[in-house]
Amino acid sequence: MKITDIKFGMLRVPLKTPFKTALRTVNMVEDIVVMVHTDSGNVGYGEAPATAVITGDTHGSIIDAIRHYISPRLIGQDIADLNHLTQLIQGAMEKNTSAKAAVEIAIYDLWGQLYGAPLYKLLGGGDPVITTDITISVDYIDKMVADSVEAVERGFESLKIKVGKDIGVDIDRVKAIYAAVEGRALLRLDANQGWTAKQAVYALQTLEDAGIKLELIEQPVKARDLAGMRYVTERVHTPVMADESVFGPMEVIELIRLRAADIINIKLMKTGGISNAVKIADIAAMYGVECMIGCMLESSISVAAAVHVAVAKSSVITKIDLDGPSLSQFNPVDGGVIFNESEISVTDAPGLGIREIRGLEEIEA
Ligand SMILES: C[C@H](N)C(=O)N[C@H](CCC(=O)O)C(=O)O
Ligand SMILES: [Mg+2]
Repeated sequence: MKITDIKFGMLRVPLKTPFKTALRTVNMVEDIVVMVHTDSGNVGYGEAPATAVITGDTHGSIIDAIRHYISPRLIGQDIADLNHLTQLIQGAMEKNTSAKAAVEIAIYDLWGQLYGAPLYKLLGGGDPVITTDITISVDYIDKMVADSVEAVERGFESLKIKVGKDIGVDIDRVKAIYAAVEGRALLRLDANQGWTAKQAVYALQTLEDAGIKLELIEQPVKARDLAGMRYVTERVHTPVMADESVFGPMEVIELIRLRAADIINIKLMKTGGISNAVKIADIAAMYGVECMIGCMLESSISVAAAVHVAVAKSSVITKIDLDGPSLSQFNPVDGGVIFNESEISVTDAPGLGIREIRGLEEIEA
């Protein structure tokens, strides 16, 4: 099965409610879909969001990176040579992790199709049902409480509460949500770099002293402030998770050696796809460090790939934040992984199992 062409589409799916973090507000999933064509007629699907504030990737840079740097290396290559292909993709250029991820996801989809097996089985197998949390956007306290109660009523047992806007209000936000859902849902906080190290310690110690048990705090301080991450990790009982601070395997090794976090958030759009995500999971397992697998604002194309990784690496990926499809108004994908609120299940269809993507807008070659 040889690669003959790489084509693009634009996928737009409105969100149920605006997604608000300390970094940005977004109203819709607006992602580049990558279709890798082969001489056998098989098509592999990948997807990349333009999360410029985190990865630096824009729609233009994703298309440009694939068109001018990645695609020329792949045309004519054989899907059976998976490791060679991932090296070609990762070595095509620096950074541009979302572009690399989209192409890698499509290549792994084809690899599964080649062998007639679902991706998770080729990655090592596992229980094909996992449970995700859902994100509660940062907002007025009453709105966040109402959103949290609604999420619990929809069956979510873990809520990812966005904070990082204003330290005093953040503490009140968490106290109010905790009071409303105590005993019915676990709370994970994500400050998206919005606090200083001292503010983070103050906020978390205040919450701990008030008897509020949090599952974890994600990325309390600026991405590059590893000393700050370590400062917080050393001073609070709540486990600290690194998100924007770590993209690839080398950064994960450095973070673990510095003891700058307790947990790693793996995202395909940061790692550049599946090959590095698997490496990170293996490195973390060697050090006895737990991982979450997360997503950006992605639809069920690239999130499906993350689900397959999560299933295959469930011994180390113990926390799931794959709520892109649950945040969206509809699922544009036929076939593939089944997203049913908090429960996500993988079918035995080959590769990612995607049959059709509805509403894809053409992007001219
Ligand atoms: C969607 C997911 N639950 C999430 O919260 N991801 C964010 C970044 C998403 C974005 O801004 O597109 C995170 O974990 O920081
Ligand atoms: Mg995060």
